[in-house]
Amino acid sequence: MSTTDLTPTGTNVAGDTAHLPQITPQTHEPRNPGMALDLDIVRGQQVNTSAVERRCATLPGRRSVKKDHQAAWLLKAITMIDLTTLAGDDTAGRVRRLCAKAAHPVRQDLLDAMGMGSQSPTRITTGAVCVYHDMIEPAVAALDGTGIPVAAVSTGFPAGLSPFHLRVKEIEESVKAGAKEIDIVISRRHVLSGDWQALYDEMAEFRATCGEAHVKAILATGELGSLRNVAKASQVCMMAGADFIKTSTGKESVNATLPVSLVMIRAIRDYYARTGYRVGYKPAGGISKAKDALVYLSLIKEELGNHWLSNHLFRFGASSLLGDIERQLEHHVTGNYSASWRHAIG
Ligand SMILES: O=C[C@H](O)COP(=O)(O)O
Repeated sequence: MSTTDLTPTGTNVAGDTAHLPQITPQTHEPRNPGMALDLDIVRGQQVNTSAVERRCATLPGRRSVKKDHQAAWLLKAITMIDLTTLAGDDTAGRVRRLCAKAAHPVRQDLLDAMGMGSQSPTRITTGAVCVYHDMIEPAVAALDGTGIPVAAVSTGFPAGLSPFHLRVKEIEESVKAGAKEIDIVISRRHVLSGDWQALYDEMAEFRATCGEAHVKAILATGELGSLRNVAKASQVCMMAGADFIKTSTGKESVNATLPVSLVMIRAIRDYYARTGYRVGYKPAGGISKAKDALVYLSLIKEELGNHWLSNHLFRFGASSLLGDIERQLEHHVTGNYSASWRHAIG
């Protein structure tokens, strides 16, 4: 593969003749300013669960891209990863290793073989590195000069049950420490009790506290009870100014799924149709295989279009996906699969 293969000439992930993904980042989106809470829209959200499940069941089987096209899509997927470590035993050393991997996510010999080496105008890095507050400082230092932002999980992640003023304070501290993206967790109880005003107010204050830092609203969809609640919570968070809506913390018993993704993606589509603002999407938790990443990208392309195939509007929250993608790229280049330990992350 050469960089020219990344120009719009080939078969794409949806199997038609439209464009291959562009690695070069698109220009920044205008931020979603939010809008007043519109309860008619929120209460009017409907989800046909069996139709959603039918649509999602057919996706993995019928979407496939091969050879150079697959490698191009996988390189693109790397640029959309929030490379994550959220463990109680995180250390500065582990975070520095993760950051080194974020800056150089694919072995040089593999990039060279794909025509994406040092001569290429395109540099492949992950979209961000995602850590807990205490790991922001080593991450910011390790990523200095790379252009890769640090994302911090916040607001009492993962449960979001600490006192409200401390959740707000945590955002302030993380922004001060250098996080450019803040992944907040919503109060699930506001969704489960249908208190949309409380959810809106909380989200609006989190967004205001983030200032210039972009805010991703983690819905923890596995704890919201129904797809209809997922649709409603998505709308409320976007109305309150979320830059991204994100499925999960990775700590719930059910994390990112295709049905939840379809519901959230369609909420984003509705919001764009209504307001003209594009909100980003971040599935997170349990996405660890390259082939799953391709299915997610095909869903985005079909439901939202090429514009969303940019790391300004789409991220994977994942700790081990990059290792599998690198393994598949090695197979693409050499014809052999290596052991997964050869592509260790962090
Ligand atoms: O937001 C990211 C998730 O916590 C990562 O989850 P994972 O370890 O299942 O990839």
